[in-house]
Amino acid sequence: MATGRTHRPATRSRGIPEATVARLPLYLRALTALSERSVPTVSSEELAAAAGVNSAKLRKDFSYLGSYGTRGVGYDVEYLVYQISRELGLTQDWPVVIVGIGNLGAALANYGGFASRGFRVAALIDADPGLTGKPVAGIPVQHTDDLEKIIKDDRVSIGVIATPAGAAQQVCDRLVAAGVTSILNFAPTVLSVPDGVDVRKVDLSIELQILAFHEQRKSGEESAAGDGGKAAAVTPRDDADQGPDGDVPAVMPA
Ligand SMILES: NC(=O)c1ccc[n+]([C@@H]2O[C@H](COP(=O)([O-])OP(=O)(O)OC[C@H]3O[C@@H](n4cnc5c(N)ncnc54)[C@H](O)[C@@H]3O)[C@@H](O)[C@H]2O)c1
Repeated sequence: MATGRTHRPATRSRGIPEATVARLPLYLRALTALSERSVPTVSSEELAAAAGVNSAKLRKDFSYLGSYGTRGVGYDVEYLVYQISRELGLTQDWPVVIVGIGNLGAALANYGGFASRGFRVAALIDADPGLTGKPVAGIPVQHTDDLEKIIKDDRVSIGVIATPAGAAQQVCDRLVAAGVTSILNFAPTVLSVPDGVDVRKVDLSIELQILAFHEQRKSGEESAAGDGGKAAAVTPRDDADQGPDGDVPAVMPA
């Protein structure tokens, strides 16, 4: 297995920058909420506020999609939902396997938000023979012995890893060898993948640590304000490390 992870260029095919791609799901979430309320059109300012993004950035992002809205009317909500879904590849069904059906894997399997966004949980896989055949979210858990067959039969290209950290690389290698080309990793470890494989990492404890850092800074500012501001040594946040909406993203490139 080659080491190092896939390095995506800052610009994807068809000239859409990676940062814009990362904001598209935020727009889609806001637009879907408007669509559910049967709102026909939305201004860039309203949508930007709903998505938590700056409106100039939003207009620039939509220009990559060829969507400019109508002056005085705004953007057509349904059409934008379609356009963004198409751009994100959500107009097709994506079978997903979850490997490691413990506390987290079972919670993910039970999460209804996958199906409504075009992700079908094709299989749940675990190494514990005691779990084999037991239904989780109505899907019987399958043993890791069958991992390769499941991936091939279901043509799965997206794998979710929710195993302990020590097992994650080996699970990743097997998923990739079987044909998976995108991995969402919840295990607290860095995965090595060959070129052509995308890895995204979710780590809630890192998010909490970042919040703790800001909390600590806030209390430092308060005590500095108490002593006339002399003790404050506040560094400005580095924009280069910020996520799609200006905050550090909860889902990070691995
Ligand atoms: N990213 C986050 O925010 C976040 C949050 C919670 C937990 N986690 C991580 O998610 C992982 C799972 O946590 P959990 O609480 O569900 O643990 P858990 O112990 O409840 O479940 C782990 C499951 O993985 C299975 N497993 C072990 N080795 C395997 C292998 N080689 N192949 C397939 N399955 C295997 C076990 O049988 C078990 O069912 C851990 O790595 C944990 O640190 C991450």
